[in-house]
Amino acid sequence: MPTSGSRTRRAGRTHGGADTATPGRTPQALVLLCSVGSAAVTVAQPYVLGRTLDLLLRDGGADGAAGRWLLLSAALLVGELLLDTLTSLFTGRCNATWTASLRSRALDGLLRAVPDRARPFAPGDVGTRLTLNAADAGGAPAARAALAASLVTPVGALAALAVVDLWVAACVLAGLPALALVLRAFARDTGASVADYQKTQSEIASRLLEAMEGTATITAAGTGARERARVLAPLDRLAAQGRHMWVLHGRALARSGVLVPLLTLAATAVGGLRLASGALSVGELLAVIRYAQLTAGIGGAASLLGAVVRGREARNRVLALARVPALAHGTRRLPPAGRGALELRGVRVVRDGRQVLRADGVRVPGGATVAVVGRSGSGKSVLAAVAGRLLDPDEGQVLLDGVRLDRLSREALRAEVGYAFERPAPVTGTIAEMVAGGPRRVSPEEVREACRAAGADGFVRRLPDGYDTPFPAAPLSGGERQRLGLARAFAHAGRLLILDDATSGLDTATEHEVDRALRRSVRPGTRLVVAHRPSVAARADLVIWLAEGEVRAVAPHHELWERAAYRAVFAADASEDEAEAGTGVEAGTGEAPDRSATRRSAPEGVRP
Ligand SMILES: Nc1ncnc2c1ncn2[C@@H]1O[C@H](COP(=O)(O)OP(=O)(O)OP(=O)(O)O)[C@@H](O)[C@H]1O
Repeated sequence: MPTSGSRTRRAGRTHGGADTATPGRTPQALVLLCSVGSAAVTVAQPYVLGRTLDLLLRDGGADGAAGRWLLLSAALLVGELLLDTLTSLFTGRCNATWTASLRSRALDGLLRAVPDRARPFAPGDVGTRLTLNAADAGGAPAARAALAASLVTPVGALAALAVVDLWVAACVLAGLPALALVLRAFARDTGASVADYQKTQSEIASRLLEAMEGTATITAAGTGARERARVLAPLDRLAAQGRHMWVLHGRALARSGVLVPLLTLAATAVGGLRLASGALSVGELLAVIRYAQLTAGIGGAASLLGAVVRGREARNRVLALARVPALAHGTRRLPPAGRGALELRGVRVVRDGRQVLRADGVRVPGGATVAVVGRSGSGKSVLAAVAGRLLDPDEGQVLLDGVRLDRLSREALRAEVGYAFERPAPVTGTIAEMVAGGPRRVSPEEVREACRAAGADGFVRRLPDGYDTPFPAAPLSGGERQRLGLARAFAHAGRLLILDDATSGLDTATEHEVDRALRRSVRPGTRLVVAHRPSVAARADLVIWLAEGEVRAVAPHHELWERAAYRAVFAADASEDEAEAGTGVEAGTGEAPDRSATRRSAPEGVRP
């Protein structure tokens, strides 16, 4: 039989790391044990107190028996106090470990997910799920244990009541179905309203985060008041949902609040009659009244039931993040001598029923630099994501040096295929750590070398703490951050390096320098560069030209430049870059630029 320890370890492996291990049943069992112990003591107390009272009334405690029962009463009181303290302690621990474990599982799932599949979860929504919802969900196991234990008191009290006096027990039992109905109705109604409430909380958080990301635009446009109204628009709905939850809660408490005193009153009346008839002693009457109260106390389970229902809904929301589909990896490695030849065979990507990429028979020779160009929304980023397996195509295959990317092991894939994006992730740690972070160990000298290649060394050294400056807090421009993202990609460059809009924030002179350094100082391999400027396309060996999600052509820039539709892709940029389109090629590749082609076919409005 597996122990809880082995279960815990297995769960950890399943989710990919020690952090994601579920805490097992131990914390919950401890809460249950202490709560049940406390409930048992509570049930014993009325009997012991009643007995003590009877002994004191009978002989004033002359034979010492009353004294022993008095001591027992005191011991029960201390025991109850101790068990309640332990229950609180273990509940805190149980909540913390479950919350941490759920958060880790969700975060782990999210970080492993196919980025494209995680996109529907807005950042604010993710934040709410990982904070508020995770805390509610983490509290559910202890609440379930406490709920189970809370049944011990009424059931035990009813049994004790039956032992002391059957008539009073029958009277209390007759009233219990009404209390059970109140609880059932509460559990049924509250589930849906809690789910709605949590969803609206997420919506507000998402809108708030969007507004924070766009503060510059909002300030510039003077739309602060409108934005405030947009963020807070769901607040009325949230308030109504909150009120509805409180109404349900209050209704359950009010109904049980009426039923409990009624039951106690009825039990007291029956007990009084039994005392008058001599069937009960004074001490026993005291005990039955207390037992009747404890049995009717089942109505108090409503708040625990509320916590359990809230926790269940919250858990579903948190674990939805852990269930976002992840990429499955194979076990194959790449041929050691390969130079990064890339091939897209019958590739098709469909989103929301629409084809966003079709690329068949696209071949990029190893070591070549290929620019991916096309109008906005033509599928450049989708192609870049498919080429490095950030997502799998719905149809077709991508091969690197003849090996299908989905057959590669994760390590082989990430060691040999690197990316740089428009905005590098704001990772914690110093600039040196940010650049060094990746699939392989990178020495401080290599970090500086990569930064020099990406044109980042100068401004990093000018920072007060240089390479030891914390990256997220560093006072850097967008282009400087982008260069650090490039440096990171250069430091880990494998046989395929994909730059998706990774130089968009650089001025053209810096872009040329980076391009030159990329050719000279970074490990040689195939480069796939998503480009908006004709100069970048002109420097590349090949261009993949995309239009409306389809590969229109794969050819050198100067050949494509003959076609008006291709030139139109750059119409806006061309006037700025036209001059450098030639010089860039000369400087970057050493190949003669096809300036005649550029002159011959410059688009309307562009000086040849
Ligand atoms: N997960 C997705 N769900 C729905 N549509 C998507 C998804 N991913 C991409 N698309 C759509 O696919 C099309 C191509 O997107 P892509 O980001 O590749 O364009 P792009 O050429 O890189 O554009 P830009 O130059 O503006 O960055 C767009 O219309 C986009 O809305």
